[in-house]
Amino acid sequence: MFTSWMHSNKICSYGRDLTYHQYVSRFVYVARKRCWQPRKQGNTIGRLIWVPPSAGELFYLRMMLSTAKGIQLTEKETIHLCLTEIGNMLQANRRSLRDFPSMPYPIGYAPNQHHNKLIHNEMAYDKQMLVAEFNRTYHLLIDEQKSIVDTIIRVVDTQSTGVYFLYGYGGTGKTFVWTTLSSAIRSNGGIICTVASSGIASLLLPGGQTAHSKFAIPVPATQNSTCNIHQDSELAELLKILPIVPKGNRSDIVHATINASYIWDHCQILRLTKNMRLLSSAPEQPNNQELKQFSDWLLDIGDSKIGQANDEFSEISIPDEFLIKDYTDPIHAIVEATCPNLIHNYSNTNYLQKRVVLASKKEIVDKINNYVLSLIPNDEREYCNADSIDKSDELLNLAFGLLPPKFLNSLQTSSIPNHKLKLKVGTPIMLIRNLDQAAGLCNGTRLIITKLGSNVVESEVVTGPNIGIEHTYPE
Ligand SMILES: Nc1ncnc2c1ncn2[C@@H]1O[C@H](COP(=O)(O)OP(=O)(O)OP(=O)(O)O)[C@@H](O)[C@H]1O
Repeated sequence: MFTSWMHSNKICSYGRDLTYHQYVSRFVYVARKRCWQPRKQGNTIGRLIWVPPSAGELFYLRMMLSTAKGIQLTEKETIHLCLTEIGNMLQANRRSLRDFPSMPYPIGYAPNQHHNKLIHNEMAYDKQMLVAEFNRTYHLLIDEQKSIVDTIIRVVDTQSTGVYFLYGYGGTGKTFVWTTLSSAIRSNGGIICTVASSGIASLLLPGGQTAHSKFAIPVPATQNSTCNIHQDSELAELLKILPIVPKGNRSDIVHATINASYIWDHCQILRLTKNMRLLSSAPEQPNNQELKQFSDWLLDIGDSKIGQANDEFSEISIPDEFLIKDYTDPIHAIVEATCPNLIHNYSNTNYLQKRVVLASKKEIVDKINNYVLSLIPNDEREYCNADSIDKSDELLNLAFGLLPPKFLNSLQTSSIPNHKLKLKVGTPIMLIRNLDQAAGLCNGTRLIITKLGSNVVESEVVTGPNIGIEHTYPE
């Protein structure tokens, strides 16, 4: 009964169509109001306490289910469904109900033979789609990429062991190789953990996560930090192939890491050398020699081969074709050169995906943002962040009184957003928190604002593989 409800895509409620996700958020909102009290620490849910729903809430939930889908559930089944939905929300933040001892576990929750949702998810990829993806990418591989993919697939197929490090400059096709390998291994029912160091980079990998989230690495990590993986958790079960040092001290653990291991001597470095990004972005480019020169020039800058380093600074001559020489207002000139005809394209996702202005200081970024905002014709709304101290915070002490909100609101630093945020419908924005990586909402995800409410900003994702409508809720 649960399964059919969970997999339906569209549900009708109160005379109007709701998508599955709209329905679930409504449902979970009601459930959450009473059933859980998450205390947020950054993006992680620190505490989750189970308070059984009241008879009135249960009645309301059951009525919603019956109106929406004609599903009649008992009170017990409704609670289990509610717990399942909370579990799904936690899953989006890479947590599980098992991480919170006070939370009951829904019966019928693990609909798979492993009774572990993480393992189930890792093996639940659409294999037919992966085979098609593998066939597509494998045939595109150039020789050096193919030999790497073949080497690793051979090791996996023969169940032998190997440690490899894939090395290549930007654009040489590392991600392309990982994508091909992932589809090959997952389509055969294997598990492959794809991780990257940042949320936005993890979006490029199929099923990718940040290393911090996958391995529960504390943020910030200190020299004494250990991965926060509990012995009997679902995550431990997923990763149990990794070496465990029972009751090990710091040096035992350091000696168990891969580069302290004898295995490290057998680590093979696989190299990619051809810049596929340049080749694939300008296939019509007749002069390959020119492309090669540009690619070599970029590599030489990266390798510090150009410019004489002097007190950590070096001077690089930038070819004239990349410079804006004729201008009066530099901000206007750089915006015009990067985003020509912005006024007609500011909400065009294809147009925005290919353009970005970078600056080394936040002050300049603010100037550019204000200028771009002034070009967008829609009405402006101003949002202010919360400027009072959370009194429940244990850090509260007299010193806080010395910092008046007016002063705090005037601070502009790279680690916290400005006190006032001006927005218009159609403004391109960038998320600076990892809200929900599974849905592509990461630090660095670019979006376009589609609606401005009093407490809610609705926006559409521009970057990342999951382009679609999302809602962001300011805290
Ligand atoms: N064999 C190939 N055939 C067609 N396109 C390819 C091939 N290899 C790579 N590409 C394309 O070239 C571009 C760069 O590849 P990719 O992103 O995998 O490089 P990368 O080494 O991971 O880059 P970076 O280090 O900057 O992340 C991508 O658009 C990718 O789709």
